[in-house]
Amino acid sequence: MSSLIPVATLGTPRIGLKRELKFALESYWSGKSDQLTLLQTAKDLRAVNWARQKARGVDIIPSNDFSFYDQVLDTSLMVGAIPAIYGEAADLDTYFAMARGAQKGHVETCEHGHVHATGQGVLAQEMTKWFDTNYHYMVPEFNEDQTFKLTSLKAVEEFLEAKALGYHTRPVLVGPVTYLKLGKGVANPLLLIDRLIPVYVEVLKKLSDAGADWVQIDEPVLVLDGDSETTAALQKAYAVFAKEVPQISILLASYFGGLGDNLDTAVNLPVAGLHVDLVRAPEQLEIVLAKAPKDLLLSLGVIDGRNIWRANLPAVLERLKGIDGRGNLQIAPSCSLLHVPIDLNLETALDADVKSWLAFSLQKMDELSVLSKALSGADVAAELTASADAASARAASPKVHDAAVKARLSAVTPDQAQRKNAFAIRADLQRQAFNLPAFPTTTIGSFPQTSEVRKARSDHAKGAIDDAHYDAFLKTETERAIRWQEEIGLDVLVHGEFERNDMVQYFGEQLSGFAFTKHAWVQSYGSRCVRPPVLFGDVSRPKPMTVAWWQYAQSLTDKPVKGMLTGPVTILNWSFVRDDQPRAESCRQIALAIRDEVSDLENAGTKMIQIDEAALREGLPLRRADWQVYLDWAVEAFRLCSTGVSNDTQIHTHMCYSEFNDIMDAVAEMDADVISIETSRSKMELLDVFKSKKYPNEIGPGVYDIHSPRVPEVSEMTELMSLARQRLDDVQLWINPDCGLKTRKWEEVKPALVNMVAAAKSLREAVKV
Ligand SMILES: Nc1nc2c(c(=O)[nH]1)N[C@@H](CNc1ccc(C(=O)N[C@@H](CCC(=O)N[C@@H](CCC(=O)N[C@@H](CCC(=O)O)C(=O)O)C(=O)O)C(=O)O)cc1)CN2
Ligand code: MET
Ligand SMILES: [Zn+2]
Repeated sequence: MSSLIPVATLGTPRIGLKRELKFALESYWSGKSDQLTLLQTAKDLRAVNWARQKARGVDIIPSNDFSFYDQVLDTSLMVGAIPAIYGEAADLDTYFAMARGAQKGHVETCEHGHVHATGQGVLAQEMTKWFDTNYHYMVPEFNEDQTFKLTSLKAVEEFLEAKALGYHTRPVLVGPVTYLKLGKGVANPLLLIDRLIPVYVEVLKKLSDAGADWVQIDEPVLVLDGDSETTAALQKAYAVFAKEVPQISILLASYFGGLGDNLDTAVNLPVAGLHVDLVRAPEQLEIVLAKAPKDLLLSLGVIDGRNIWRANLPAVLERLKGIDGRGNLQIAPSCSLLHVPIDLNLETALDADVKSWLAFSLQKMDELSVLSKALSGADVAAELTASADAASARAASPKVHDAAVKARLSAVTPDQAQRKNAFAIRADLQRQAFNLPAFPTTTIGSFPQTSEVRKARSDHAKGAIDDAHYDAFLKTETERAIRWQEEIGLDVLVHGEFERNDMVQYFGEQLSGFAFTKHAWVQSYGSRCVRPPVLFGDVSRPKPMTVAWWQYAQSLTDKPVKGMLTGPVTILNWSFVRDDQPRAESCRQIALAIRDEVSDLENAGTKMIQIDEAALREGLPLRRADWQVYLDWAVEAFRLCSTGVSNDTQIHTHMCYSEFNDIMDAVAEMDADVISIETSRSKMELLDVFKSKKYPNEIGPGVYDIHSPRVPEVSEMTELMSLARQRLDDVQLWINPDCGLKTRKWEEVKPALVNMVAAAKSLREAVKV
């Protein structure tokens, strides 16, 4: 056995054990606390984070993995890619304006008690999914005359901050090629590489001056299908770094998959180290070992940074046999630990068996320590046995396997995934039945989750208020939402989702086969976090989950109220899922459970049922060769849950952030009667593909960017609708926001939706349909 192999992490969760950063940010944004308080909270969190890693035996600790909002936005500030509308200053408020938009005017209440927004604001930058995760980054925006200059020294400052505390860290940067490839605004952002390289050189030099010897540069584009331009950009950038800053050793990090066709490029770049993901792509170890020059440090990503299962350490060691005698190695999680919760030990209420099968970020560091010791020949027999025992207990547990679920699944027939008639026939029946105006208005489902709503839920969970009180509270909220929607003249109503903590967690809590956590928060974007349910066993639905809420809401009004469900693909993609069976299998199990709910809603009288598939696109594999298999089972799962209804029951679906070009055929095959999508920040560009593919069903392109606190004006929404009308037929179009309104405040939502209804009315007026 070799000498001690160092343990590294590539990045860690930054939100804080108790989400301290979230609360500090939100308090700052709402003007309740000042910038110094926010900066201090952030500094304290970084210190705790470094100390925790040190205590867990991490030898190579990162810095600059912290971010106030997003590491890609940090990079935009670092290189001065700040679009002119945000002004010149690369300060924190500019940063937050880019992240969240800013209302330059103000919101007023008039003498009738109505809320009016005045003044133009600046829009936030576009936000989209980071590779195939539920983490969102801010899309860099470039222009043809784009220049770059060093405008933020955050990386250097955080290195020095760690140094002052006694940690010699390895700073992390988003790589220049990945950064450019994620950007937009010019036809080919990679052409900007020559202008960008000098800024990185400057940063590397400054890091070196500050005392850094290694820098981790993340280039996850290495796991995407390779192309010659990307290869050339990588070769150019890293050659310059090697020449200009030879004193810095670069660890080039690939993650979220195998290097595949980029392998030769990666192992031959003039860098000192290469990180490879051996969880998503264990098979690449052999070839990487064979092809990597002996003096290239290899960082082996052997512990899953994307899921929460405890590793089977003896099995991991078995897979690492090939490294014997190589030297120049490190072991690490497969990717940054940003995507897993922090500490399993906080989960005191979790089923003891399930808990014994899990590892969060800190436990994963422990696992790496044990592996490192085992690899150096130290005696960790007890730890290894415990790990293997947990793995076999999980595999054999009756909590995981349900024969009835497996039997039902194998009895599914193709007609169960097929509507009774084609869309054209259904659409006629539905138009007769609903008699909606042209350009019907609706919302996506949720209304503001106010602090009162959250407090009531938290009080209920603590036992401070009983079931009856909580129920009555939610009913009052729901009734108020229904009344208000009627008052402002929306056509199709929603109950508001006040009873839901999160659209996935809520269902996870009611389905068998899922466990849920109390503190296992993972950052989704900015200050927003989720607690993904843990899918550990075969899934079934013990009883109806949403019917009573729909019934109550519909009892209050004559307008149609949509039934509101989350679809199987989204539940799957936003949960921590089983690694002991294919994802497709888990997805079909969830689909059957949702199918039961759809059927119960229909039997209760629901005529419109929305099944959200917000995460369908993000589940698309990173390699094109794997797309079709995924899309086939994803579409089948959606159809399996949604097609058991009669012709005049209208199935809606909703997708936000979806980049539709790649998945358009699949979206059409889902055959939802109405789809609402996110389009406002991209100025309806998304609709081009709906037009070119002649998408036949109905569509609600979002006209209100719900991720920004700003209130859109009527004219902005009518302009967006006229862009939509250039691409689609009037009969196809609905009017709605981009997504649910749970993250907004009522004082933002109210004027925005009033404006939206006014926009619909003026459109009907103008078009006279
Ligand atoms: N899973 C998921 N992924 C998604 C989305 C989504 O809605 N769900 N939407 C897209 C955008 N991502 C989003 C992610 C999170 C949130 C969001 O609003 N998150 C909330 C938490 C939601 C939640 O689980 N709320 C719980 C817990 C609330 C809470 O913090 N309770 C306090 C106590 C509150 C009190 O006493 O006042 C506590 O537990 O400490 C509830 O309402 O019950 C937040 O970060 O603030 C929105 C969008 C893409 N991915
Ligand atoms: N029905 C859900 C809502 O309105 C859909 C959200 S998609 C992230 O919140
Ligand atoms: Zn959405």
